[in-house]
Amino acid sequence: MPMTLAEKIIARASGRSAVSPGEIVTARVDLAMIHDSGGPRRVEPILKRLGVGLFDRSKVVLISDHFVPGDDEAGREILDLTRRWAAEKQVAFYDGVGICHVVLPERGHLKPGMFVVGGDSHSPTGGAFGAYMFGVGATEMAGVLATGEIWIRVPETILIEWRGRLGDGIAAKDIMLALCGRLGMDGGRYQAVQYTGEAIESLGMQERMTLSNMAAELGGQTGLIAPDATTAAYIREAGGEPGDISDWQGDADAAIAEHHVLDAAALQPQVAAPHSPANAADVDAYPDTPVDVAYIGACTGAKYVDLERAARILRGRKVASGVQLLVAPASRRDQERAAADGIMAVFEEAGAKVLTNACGICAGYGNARLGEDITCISSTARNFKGRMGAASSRVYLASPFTVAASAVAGRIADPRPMLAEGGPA
Ligand SMILES: CC(C)[C@H](C(=O)O)[C@@H](O)C(=O)O
Repeated sequence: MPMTLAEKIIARASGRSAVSPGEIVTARVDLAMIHDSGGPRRVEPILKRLGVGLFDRSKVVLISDHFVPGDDEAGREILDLTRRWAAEKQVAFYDGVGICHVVLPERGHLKPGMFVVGGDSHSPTGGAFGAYMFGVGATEMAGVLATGEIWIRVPETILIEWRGRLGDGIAAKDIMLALCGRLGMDGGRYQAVQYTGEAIESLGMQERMTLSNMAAELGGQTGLIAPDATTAAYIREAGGEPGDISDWQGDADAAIAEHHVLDAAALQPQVAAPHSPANAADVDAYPDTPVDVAYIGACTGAKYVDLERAARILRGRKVASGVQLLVAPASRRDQERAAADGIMAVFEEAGAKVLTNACGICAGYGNARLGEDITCISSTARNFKGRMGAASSRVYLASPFTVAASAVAGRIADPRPMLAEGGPA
């Protein structure tokens, strides 16, 4: 029976030769990822009450990223509890070296065909590696950690095809905001979104990760991209073993629930107005919108590729007076690589403030939270009311190119003229 990539992975994980959409099966997980916020402090009381331990400590990865660096007493206690649990349970633990969705693949934990759960809503990021990865709440996660199993209703696949190539100054974030605007935050119907087409194939892994991650903003359960040579090369470099990528391709004649075709070459820089990623429009819909804060951060907005893009705009330029540019590189490795390439120096010279490698204000953590009435343009994934700070703050979402250009202009700005101009001599 022809199967989609999602169906092939779920069939393998549930020990079946084939599955079809709508069936409910029990699958064995290959890996469970948890973080300091929804992890030990939430799951341990449940495991204790049940009197059970971990199903397999070698299949659990713990990453502290939400309360890092521990700006207050409560946060520091949560980080301590997380560290104690990691030591006691002897699981792989990454402590304060970056955001879980970036660190997990960076350290070689993902490969095509895996069935993975994460204790965070942006866990679909793993789909960029051809893994079926999705987010679950802490109670569900406790069940997974105890048994190594989870039930799943086999999803339909919604294919999103981007034909042609993206123009200069256009990024994966623009693709996702455009999709949120077009399909809405429930367009993914908790099914398997799969991205395909020339524009997707031409993207590097970090850009693909942004697409898969933000399948959550589309309401999809996961956001798959079929593995190719780019995927295999990334995994090898991360110290993993990609396996045979030809095993993890959907069949050409598999049934697809929806097929959306979009033109990458026509895509303009996107900006999503407060308070939803679905409020996306072309950048020129915001002709006179001053900003107080520009934030380059989070798993979808501050990976190496994002830093590199922001630096293309900022090189030789200064942040506008009265604007604060905050940069929180998504992982320590990405920050180190950016420093080696002179990118961190560009931020410093432009007048940016560099923050810790953590989730930070994207999810409302830490001291840099937005104050009353602040207008922020942010390279993060969500702009729900009050998420990044005060309920009266307003957050516009955009690509790192557009956030950087807006920091320089002091108002929402199209990055393309600055790219075309190059930096001042
Ligand atoms: C705190 C955490 C559980 C939450 C999530 O699951 O998404 C956070 O990471 C977010 O981005 O909103």
